[in-house]
Amino acid sequence: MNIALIAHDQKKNDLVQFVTAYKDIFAKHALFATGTTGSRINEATGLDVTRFKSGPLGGDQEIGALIAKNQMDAIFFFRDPLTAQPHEPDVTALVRLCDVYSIPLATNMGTAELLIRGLEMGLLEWRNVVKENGDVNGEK
Ligand SMILES: O=C(CO)COP(=O)(O)O
Repeated sequence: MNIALIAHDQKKNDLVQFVTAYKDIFAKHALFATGTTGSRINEATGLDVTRFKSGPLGGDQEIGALIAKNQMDAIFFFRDPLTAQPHEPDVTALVRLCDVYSIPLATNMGTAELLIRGLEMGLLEWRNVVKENGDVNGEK
């Protein structure tokens, strides 16, 4: 599965801790991340992470584009609900695209626990069906 990892600055430690705790599961998947988040995860875990631009410079939109192309299977996006972000429209757009394409999105640690355990249990296998048959756009 293709998994995106994103965290706002105040949540980066939480996401690094989370990925470290579930490193063995994440290691079985292709990981993508916004710039700084990807560096932090790679440094802490040694996992290979394909990095896009930093969020404020367009990284959220790059990941959103992959969602629109049916190339993302799950998103872990630890948002900071207490700090205004200069690129709030991009954040909203990414969350919106997850809803448009029914892509599982965990925006906090509690949901992330469920999503990673569900992934390990095979509960996201339906994504392979969507990728074989095409999504609402016919994208495979
Ligand atoms: O801003 C972000 C998500 O909206 C994250 O970007 P960075 O991983 O580059 O800090």
